[in-house]
Amino acid sequence: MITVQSLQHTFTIGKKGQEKKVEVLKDINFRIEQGEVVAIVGKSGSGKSTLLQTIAGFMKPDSGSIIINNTEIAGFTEKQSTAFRLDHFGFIFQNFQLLPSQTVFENVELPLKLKGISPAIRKKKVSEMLTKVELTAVEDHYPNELSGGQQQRVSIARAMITNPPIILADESTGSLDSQTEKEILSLIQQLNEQDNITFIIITHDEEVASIADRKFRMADGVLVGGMAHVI
Ligand SMILES: Nc1ncnc2c1ncn2[C@@H]1O[C@H](COP(=O)(O)OP(=O)(O)OP(=O)(O)O)[C@@H](O)[C@H]1O
Repeated sequence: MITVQSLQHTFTIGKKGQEKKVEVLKDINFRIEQGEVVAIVGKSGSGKSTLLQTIAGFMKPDSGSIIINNTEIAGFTEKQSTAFRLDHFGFIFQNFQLLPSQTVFENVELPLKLKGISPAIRKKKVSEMLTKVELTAVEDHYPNELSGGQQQRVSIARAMITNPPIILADESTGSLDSQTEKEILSLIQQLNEQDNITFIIITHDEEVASIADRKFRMADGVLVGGMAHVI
């Protein structure tokens, strides 16, 4: 479960002497239950990515509370955030962010290496995951030898390989054609149903938002409209 309370963050932008303060997160409150799929929508610059970055611990909010499975993470050090992230989050990005010099197998294996899992267990887990996302036939290929949809499936497999309870996705289907987007969305739904993984998906795309259990809309630093989630 994710509980966010009174989350605030302000950026200072512009040249020295002419700085401007932008209140990107003004007072964000919500609760997300395990296994929910939540879409975050809102205009460009409304603070969606900032919200996701603070939930993931990449960015420290100015104030407020972020509790994930009973752990308060808002005050974590960088080291604590990194360790927590590895156990709790998987990430899916628009441009996939695969390592070009590593094969499909190696890209998916990477988070397990970072966690210090033994080679034998890594091999078993990666093989099972590649079967799940239907990539076994291309496991020795490099990312530039794959289609966009295949690359996205690799990034989903890499996000899922450590069995994180939460997956954060930022415009994860934004660069795919509509047929491939449909396939990726159905894969996300399948993984959500099978493994009860929580998905938080930032999107501009109504089709993506339509697979969500709930839709959060960011505007002027707060969440508005259509949410029975405010605590
Ligand atoms: N590191 C930063 N330093 C200063 N300002 C920032 C920084 N990151 C984001 N901002 C500003 O904060 C605001 C919100 O940015 P954010 O990326 O969270 O919006 P977004 O809703 O995700 O936008 P998009 O849909 O275009 O990705 C913008 O005005 C942006 O210029």
